[in-house]
Amino acid sequence: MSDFENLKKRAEELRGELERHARLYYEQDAPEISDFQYDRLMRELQDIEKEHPELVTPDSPSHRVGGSPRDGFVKVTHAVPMMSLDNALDRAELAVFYTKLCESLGDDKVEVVCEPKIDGLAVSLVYEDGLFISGSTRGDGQTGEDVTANLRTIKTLPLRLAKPLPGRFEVRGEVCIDKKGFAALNAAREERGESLFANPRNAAAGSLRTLDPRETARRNLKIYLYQIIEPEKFGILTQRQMLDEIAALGLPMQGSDLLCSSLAEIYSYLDGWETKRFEHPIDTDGVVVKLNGIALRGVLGVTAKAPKWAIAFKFPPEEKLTQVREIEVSVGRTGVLTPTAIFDPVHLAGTVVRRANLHNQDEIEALDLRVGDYVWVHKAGEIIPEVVRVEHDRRPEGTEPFNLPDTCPVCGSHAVRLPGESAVKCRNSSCPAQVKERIIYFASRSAMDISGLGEKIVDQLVENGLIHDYADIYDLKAAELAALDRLGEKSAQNLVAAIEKSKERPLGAVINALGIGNIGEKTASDLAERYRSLRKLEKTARDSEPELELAEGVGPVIAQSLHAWFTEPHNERLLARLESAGVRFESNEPVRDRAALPWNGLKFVLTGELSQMTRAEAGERIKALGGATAESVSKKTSYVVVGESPGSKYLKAQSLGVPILDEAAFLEKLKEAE
Ligand SMILES: NC(=O)c1ccc[n+]([C@@H]2O[C@H](COP(=O)([O-])OP(=O)(O)OC[C@H]3O[C@@H](n4cnc5c(N)ncnc54)[C@H](O)[C@@H]3O)[C@@H](O)[C@H]2O)c1
Ligand SMILES: [Zn+2]
Repeated sequence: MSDFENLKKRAEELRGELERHARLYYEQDAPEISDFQYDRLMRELQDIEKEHPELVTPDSPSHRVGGSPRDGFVKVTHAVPMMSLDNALDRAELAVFYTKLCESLGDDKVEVVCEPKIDGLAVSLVYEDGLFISGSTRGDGQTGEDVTANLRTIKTLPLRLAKPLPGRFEVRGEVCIDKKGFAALNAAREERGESLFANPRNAAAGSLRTLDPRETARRNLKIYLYQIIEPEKFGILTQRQMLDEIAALGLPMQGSDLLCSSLAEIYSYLDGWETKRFEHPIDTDGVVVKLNGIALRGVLGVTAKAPKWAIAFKFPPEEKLTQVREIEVSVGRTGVLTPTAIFDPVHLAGTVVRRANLHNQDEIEALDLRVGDYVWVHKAGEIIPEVVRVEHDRRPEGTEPFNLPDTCPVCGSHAVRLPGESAVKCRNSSCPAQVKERIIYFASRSAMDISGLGEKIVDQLVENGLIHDYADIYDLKAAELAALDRLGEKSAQNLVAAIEKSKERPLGAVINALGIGNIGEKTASDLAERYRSLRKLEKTARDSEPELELAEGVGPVIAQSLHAWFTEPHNERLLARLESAGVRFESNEPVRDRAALPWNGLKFVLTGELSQMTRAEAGERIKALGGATAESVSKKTSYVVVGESPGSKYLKAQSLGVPILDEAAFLEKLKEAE
């Protein structure tokens, strides 16, 4: 093949790869490669296209912004396109940009504003007569997603501007999650066995682009504005004035920007920010350099995807090479065995790092990591240490593949990995490693609601040997409690009263308090409603997993988790003691008159994508009518609802002769019943 043909082939390959990664990143918020790797691939394509303009295709990723809007959102056409920014991957590229800027404008001291580049996702807000009326994501630059309801849940987003502003006003900026929020969100997701966000940008994007604004509200997102559309209308002449005006309107602004008029000043800003960014509460992935004069921007114009008057300087990724000395296994509140790599200390993003969470066995296998290996580590979102990859060529002799133990390193009970779960767990609810956390959870508001039994008191009770598990709580005496630090006689009596009162908690709260894996507040209350008796639930869970699987809201994972918990002998003893203490084991809630609901007794299985609603919404509506949904098709299934590109359930339904409804027929049936 000629050189030219080789290049042509490479360009095609690069486009394919870049498109795949762009979809993962923009549409699914789940990238597979780092931004740095992505930027390198993009630069390679741009270089080929620059050398050989005849190889440019109109749909090349180098000429496009972002990704397509997600289904389920109303689409919004932007009045002014939302563009991307060109990148400078090092200082030399930045120098080229600034020099060109000076040449084009015939001025060797062109003023630019340097701003931190927030690693979030771009949004545009529209205010009408000073009131927030709508907001959208960038999407592909022309068309974005209407996320007004989700944006309204962001606490720092003003619904009314600080000063009156008649007519339409559009302002743009970045929605993000701060480093603390990112770490907390991922920790909670890990606890629930959900997939982790790769970085704060993906976490923010995933949180803003959900169809449930209540979910967005829980994520504690932040917003910072940096651009007013049609600034001339407001008499704004420079970027600096624009930022002042944003602040004056009461809109959150990032700050930390600096007006510069030479390359040396820009570099010194970069120097300063390269260390300051580690203490900054929000993850930044670079510095944006923008021409200050707004009228001059028109002189320079735009390319297909970015303005020519601004550039994003990207920080190089901080990765360090080190050697793994040990893989430590710890046990968390829910009994999850978590492996942690311990390596020789390295400096990363402003701190010394010696350990990184390896999450689970699958992660270790995906990395192919062994004790003794040399590994590259970095901090995701500048905060969470991670092993990025292993230098397999440097693997020392005599290393062995690592496997998580099959017994709990703390209590010696069996540690089991259930099918469909990523975690190996100790299932013993009186496991000492879990005991404090389990007791705190048991006493928490959504469980037994024992006010006064907080972390500090639980610490003392466990450390003084007064309790060993949560059933011991019911044997506590006021005199024992009064002897603890910080607890007077009065509070001790109050605590005993709160413990007594907790025995009356509803059955759902009791089930939640047990701390069974995968069973949270909602599932526990569903189980209580269905079984109405803890002993009945226990019996079902022990005898027959398949039957549970068919119960409302109980999928196979939950069924297996219940089975594993109720068959652990330690837990049998805990239950017996709770029962004899007088904790509620039978439901006292009135039975809902299910028989009167139109779909009582009907079982639905949903497969494929529906266009009018999500599957979860369809499930809710089925339930509201008294029906149930199940994961798998059996002879007991009443209907299989088939959406776009259905799975094997469709074939199964056909072979079993279960009635099949397409979306239109299902909607019709819903309408009749509702
Ligand atoms: N890892 C992957 O697989 C993957 C895939 C696709 C894209 N990416 C990443 O996304 C980048 C491309 O995304 P992009 O088009 O959003 O470009 P970008 O993130 O490089 O820069 C443009 C964006 O910067 C944001 N921004 C933050 N602070 C700003 C400020 N102060 N002023 C102006 N804008 C500011 C805006 O949202 C703007 O749209 C790539 O460089 C790559 O790093 C990664
Ligand atoms: Zn244990």
